Amino acid sequence: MSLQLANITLTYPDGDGRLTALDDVSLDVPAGTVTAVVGPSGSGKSSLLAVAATLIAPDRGRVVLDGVDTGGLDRTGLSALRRQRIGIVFQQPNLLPSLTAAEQLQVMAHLDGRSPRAARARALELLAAVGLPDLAGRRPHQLSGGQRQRVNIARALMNDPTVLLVDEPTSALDHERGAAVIDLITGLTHRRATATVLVTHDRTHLTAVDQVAEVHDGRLTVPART
Ligand SMILES: Nc1ncnc2c1ncn2[C@@H]1O[C@H](COP(=O)(O)OP(=O)(O)OP(=O)(O)O)[C@@H](O)[C@H]1O
Repeated sequence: MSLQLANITLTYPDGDGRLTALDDVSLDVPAGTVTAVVGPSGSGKSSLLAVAATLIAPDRGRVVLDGVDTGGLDRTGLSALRRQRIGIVFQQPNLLPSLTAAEQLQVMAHLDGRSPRAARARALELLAAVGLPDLAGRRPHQLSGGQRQRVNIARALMNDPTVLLVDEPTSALDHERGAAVIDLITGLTHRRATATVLVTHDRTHLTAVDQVAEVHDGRLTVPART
């Protein structure tokens, strides 16, 4: 159970030419570990996450998930893989305003064909795991920013993903709540043995993660930790 990016190059159309967003990027994320990806704005962090999520196909290189080379899959195979193995936490929670916290999660299970009763039980279990055991009946406007982000994280875990991809989860939170969310993500990663990639601007949270990768102009390095 792991995520491997091997020699990924990604370009976008740019006027008459191409802009290189990722330049021969390789990264290994073992199961049960968090890799933080840091770097300046425009350095390629979101592009890396989108490639890892198999939402964008790279020009070159391989994305290998739990030993499966995703380059060999067609669209149907890729969407099944995303549904079954990948959890994505976007920067903004994007919760549906009319649904309760539990229902936000149950919708995911419905898409996956689970019984309503099993989906409800799983939703409640995950809301408890993210520290919201008593707020299952609240709608988004009745939750704080930090609580909404926790619902967002719990939702990404509904399909029991082996890979968890998290984009700037603390950007809307103050320092203390941001640190609590990073602790939550690290704890869940270790307990559930997911291979987690966490894009963040905030270097103050990095002590909690297992590996830090830096991106500059599309090139990734993993500096030795002191
Ligand atoms: N769809 C696109 N078409 C063309 N260029 C793009 C596209 N998406 C991103 N880029 C360019 O690719 C480079 C990397 O962008 P990316 O969004 O991956 O950076 P980032 O590190 O996530 O930035 P930020 O921290 O500001 O979100 C940038 O130069 C950006 O302008």
